[in-house]
Amino acid sequence: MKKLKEAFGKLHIPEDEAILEQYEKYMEGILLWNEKINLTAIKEREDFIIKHFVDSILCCNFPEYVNAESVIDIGTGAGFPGVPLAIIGQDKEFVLADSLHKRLKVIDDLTASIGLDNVTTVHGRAEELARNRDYREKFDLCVSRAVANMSVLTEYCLPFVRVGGFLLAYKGPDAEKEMGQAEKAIKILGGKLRRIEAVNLVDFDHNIIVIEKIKETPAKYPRKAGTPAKEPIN
Ligand SMILES: C[S@@+](CC[C@H](N)C(=O)[O-])C[C@H]1O[C@@H](n2cnc3c(N)ncnc32)[C@H](O)[C@@H]1O
Repeated sequence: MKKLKEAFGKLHIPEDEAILEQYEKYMEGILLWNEKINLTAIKEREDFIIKHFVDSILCCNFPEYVNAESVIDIGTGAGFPGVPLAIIGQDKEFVLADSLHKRLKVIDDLTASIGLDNVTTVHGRAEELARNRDYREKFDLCVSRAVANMSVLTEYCLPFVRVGGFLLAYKGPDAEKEMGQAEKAIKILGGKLRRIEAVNLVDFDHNIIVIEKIKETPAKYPRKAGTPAKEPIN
């Protein structure tokens, strides 16, 4: 857990043994389940800590994360970035959504076993969940990593964010280019680009795109399941 402790230091997160233990147990649980079902290609522990834990918590000092009380993670997979953020933000409520049910069952099992009670999972495609009144425009913050390009991702994610809330899209080095292609989608869906923040805490260069929701998403969005990816707004 050395790399995680180093990241905690740089991010000014207190080194709490109980929290570090929750991370460690979550990692061991995922690696064990990974022998049965495909959860992650990353099998080495140091790599796991950097690429899943440190990468997930890079936004933890952003005001958009600090001030959020409710957070949704779209396309969470094996719980990233949602679970690592939920471990350090135990005063916030997290909903982790994915279209693959078996991954969510693993998250349910592991979050219960490490005593993390601020996480619930929901099964479904973003395009359908965003039509549910319990989820539409209900969250202070939406986070998402490695799910779709920015134009498609905006259609998946912005409908969940309340006006005045934010989307944090975890992106690689091509964030600027992706943003250029997504300007129209962001505007149509009620968003506004606030900034692209470079975060290079350890061995990688990542960018987090910060979009504010400035007006309601028109009722026709998101379009039906599959359409955003097939016919991105551009
Ligand atoms: C490459 S994985 C990334 C998982 C995780 N966010 C991470 O960074 O490790 C993409 C995930 O998004 C989910 N996904 C893709 N399209 C989706 C959609 N339209 N609605 C909900 N989940 C979706 C997939 O099932 C998959 O678990």
